[in-house]
Amino acid sequence: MSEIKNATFKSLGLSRWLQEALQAMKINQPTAIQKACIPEILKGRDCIGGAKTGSGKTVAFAAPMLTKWSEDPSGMFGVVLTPTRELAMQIAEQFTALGSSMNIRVALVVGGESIVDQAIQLQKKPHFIIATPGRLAHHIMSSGEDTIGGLKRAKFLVLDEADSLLTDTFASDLATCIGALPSKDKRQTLLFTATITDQVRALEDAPIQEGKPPLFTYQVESVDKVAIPSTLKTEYILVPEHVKEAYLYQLLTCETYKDSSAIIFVNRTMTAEILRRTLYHLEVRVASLHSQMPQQERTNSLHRFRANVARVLIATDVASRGLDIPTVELVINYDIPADPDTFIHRAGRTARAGRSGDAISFVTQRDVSRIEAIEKRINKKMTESDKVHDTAVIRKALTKVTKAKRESLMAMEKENFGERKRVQKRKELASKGFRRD
Ligand SMILES: Nc1ncnc2c1ncn2[C@@H]1O[C@H](COP(=O)(O)OP(=O)(O)OP(=O)(O)O)[C@@H](O)[C@H]1O
Repeated sequence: MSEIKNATFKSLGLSRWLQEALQAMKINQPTAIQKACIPEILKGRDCIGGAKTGSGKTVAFAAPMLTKWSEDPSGMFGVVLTPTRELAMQIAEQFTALGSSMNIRVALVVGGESIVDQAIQLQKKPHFIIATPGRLAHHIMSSGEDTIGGLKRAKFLVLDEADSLLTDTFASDLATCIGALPSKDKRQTLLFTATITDQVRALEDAPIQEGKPPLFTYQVESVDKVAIPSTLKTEYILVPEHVKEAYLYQLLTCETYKDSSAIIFVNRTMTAEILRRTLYHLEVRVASLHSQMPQQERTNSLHRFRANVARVLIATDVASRGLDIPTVELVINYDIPADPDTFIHRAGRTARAGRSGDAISFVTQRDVSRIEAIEKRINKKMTESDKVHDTAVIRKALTKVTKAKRESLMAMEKENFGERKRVQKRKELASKGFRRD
């Protein structure tokens, strides 16, 4: 037991070159999930790893894979699937950085980017493919598994954010991707997530493969029952629905948070766009990230936010999982998510790797039951924030904020914002037999 407690990356069995690469990234002592999973993955076991947001799950799967790969660094070795494009980009960057001294070849295969460029990358026989399932499935279907980087020789499949990948949304693409890989007994499968769901747990019951060591499961959460990092402060503010924007402006400009890097989560792309424009009029340095933006704009927004050119990012749940931006001090749930697990992922964009951070939720009358469900899930009560409470101050901000919002709405109407989505929706309804009227 104390052996594990005092473990180092060396004693866990990582290659020397990788120990050095980690050290160069200021990653010196393994975290709990890394201590638990790295040796087991090196032994050849499949693994389900559950640990809180920001606890180092990426290194927990990347490091043992890279160690094994470096023993014979030729051809296709591993595929990492993840639900969002930005997260795939981040993981690809990490693999590239860790493996640079070994001339690693990493192909990034995500939606919204050039299919031709990706096909060229894949023909160059990458060692690792980091992908979103939809785009990888597209390449498999259009070129056949042999032409795409020798997938049949892969030794590892990783499902990062496994609970999300195992939902119906990804079922068919995931099946196509997995179908192009070696069978379960001929590859190692690693699943990682901060929120283990029944669908993930169900995989524990799979029969043991002959000639293969049994599945290893590790879940940190079960140790202390609280599903969020201990350094994360969770608060709420009771907000009347019609003045939410004014409260948001007050919170972002209050003494405590006026210089903080913050992510604001909303439930709809329309809300994201209104808030981005409104805050921009109010001279807050703001960027946004949602699925209705072209990929180039999504990438630019994230770059601006990472570089602190924008200090506030307004996002839908495309940004709720995995994104690792250490400077984020504040997460605001402007809208409360319906699924408590989504709250865990959103809030986990702050208080990462032992840092502290605040998650503040805007609660309207309609949200009370959602908040109760979240508190039950995280096993922790939220406290009321004292940052925005003076109604006179809110009233003063209201005139300014209302004017900025009105200008934003007018501009959006002029630009026909959301028209593409409306047309899409109409087509969808028409295909289901609904008539326009
Ligand atoms: N052993 C370590 N010591 C210090 N920092 C670490 C260590 N391992 C990873 N980190 C850093 O911690 C941060 C969070 O790691 P990572 O993104 O892998 O978290 P995660 O568990 O995947 O979170 P999420 O559930 O939100 O995806 C990263 O910046 C990473 O570089």
